[in-house]
Amino acid sequence: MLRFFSAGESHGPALTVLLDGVPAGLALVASEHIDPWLRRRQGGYGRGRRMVIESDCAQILAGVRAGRTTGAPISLQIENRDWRNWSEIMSPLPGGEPRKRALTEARPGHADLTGGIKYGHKDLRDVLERASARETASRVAAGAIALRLLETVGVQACARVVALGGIPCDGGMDWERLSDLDESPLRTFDRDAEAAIIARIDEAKRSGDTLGGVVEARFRGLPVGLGSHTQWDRKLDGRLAGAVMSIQAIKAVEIGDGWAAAGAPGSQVHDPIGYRSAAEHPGEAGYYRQSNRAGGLEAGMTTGEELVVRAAMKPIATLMKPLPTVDVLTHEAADAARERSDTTAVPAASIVVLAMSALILADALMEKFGADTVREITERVAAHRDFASTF
Ligand SMILES: Cc1cc2nc3c(=O)[nH]c(=O)nc-3n(C[C@H](O)[C@H](O)[C@H](O)COP(=O)(O)O)c2cc1C
Ligand SMILES: C=C(O[C@@H]1CC(C(=O)O)=C[C@@H](OP(=O)(O)O)[C@H]1O)C(=O)O
Repeated sequence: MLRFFSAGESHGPALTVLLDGVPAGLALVASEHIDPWLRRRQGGYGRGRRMVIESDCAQILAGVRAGRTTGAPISLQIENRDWRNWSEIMSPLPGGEPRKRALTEARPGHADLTGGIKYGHKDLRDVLERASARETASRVAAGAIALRLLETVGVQACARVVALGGIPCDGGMDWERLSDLDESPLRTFDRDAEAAIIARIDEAKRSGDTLGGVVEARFRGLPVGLGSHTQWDRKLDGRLAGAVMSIQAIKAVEIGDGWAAAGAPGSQVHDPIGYRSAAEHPGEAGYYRQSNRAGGLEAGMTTGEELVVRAAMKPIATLMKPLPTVDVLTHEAADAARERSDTTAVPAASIVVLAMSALILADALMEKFGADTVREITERVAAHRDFASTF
């Protein structure tokens, strides 16, 4: 079982990540396999000035020696460079009253008010510091290790934006052009839509507003039968949806045709099944779906087709033209607090959705093929691919 935990405040000294259950023998070098994903998460047009301060990289503190995992828990640390500007405000030592940078005008759409009532904090900073999506750097670091494990059994992954600020930018999937996504300021294949979206982001920023969008995580090469139909909590669609919905500002998750399938007849939704014989299709033998409207999952199990997870991100909660709220000290009407903030973070969210999906998939991989070493897992996956293709 793959287990992931993290700790760390947005403006504290660092984020701490624990990932338990990674098999031994996985080649893992932080600068090669983790940091590029952290860089991608920092990118995207419309992010705020915090991303100029940070330059995220993971320091491996445990679980890896000489470039390979040992099978022991992996511990990582990601420094918050901004902490230098906050060390007094974020100090764990007693004192510091009256508090500097206390936040009492709860922002609608953020964790401030509900978290304040729940945990009894009148300085809502005690809530927002952990609610902040700074935490998603931890998810991406852990997810990068999951991606590395998936990659060793022949799984490829892609994270992209398919709509932003109400403007579609799907542009079609193209596995041959993955590197183009890193070149695009919006992580989209649809370069034609970019100018209109950038203009919309600029306009939102000018008017003190924010934007959301739709992102997609996609995996190809997954073995058939990860997850299980036999118990509700083993179904992979549910596990993926839960993990993706847990990401800050994600408000809906869709597998395959999802919402559109609800309005179409069954004949136009379900994917006809075909079979390629080894004689006619050497190297490609086995069952396949003639379309993939199910997005790679049936009954909570991978079908072997591409897994397609889409997620809707709401607009950023902190508005520079603030919404009405109430000050929790005075109960008087107030403008919501204005914190340094992103105008949009949809491209970054695509990386987080990919990371969370990868963690769930790697867990499901371990469940089916679980072993102490990567060598055993790759052997078992290869044997299962043979079995599935001749079944
Ligand atoms: C990558 C990323 C960056 C974000 N940046 C901000 C931000 O700068 N300002 C903000 O108010 N919310 C931001 N959010 C969203 C809030 O963290 C989120 O809305 C808040 O924690 C409340 O959770 P909820 O929206 O899931 O209800 C960001 C989310 C993500 C995924
Ligand atoms: C720090 C990150 O995102 C932050 C997420 C966030 C929020 O409220 O969620 C608010 C902003 O924090 P700050 O006020 O420090 O600029 C974002 O920058 C990050 O993604 O690494």
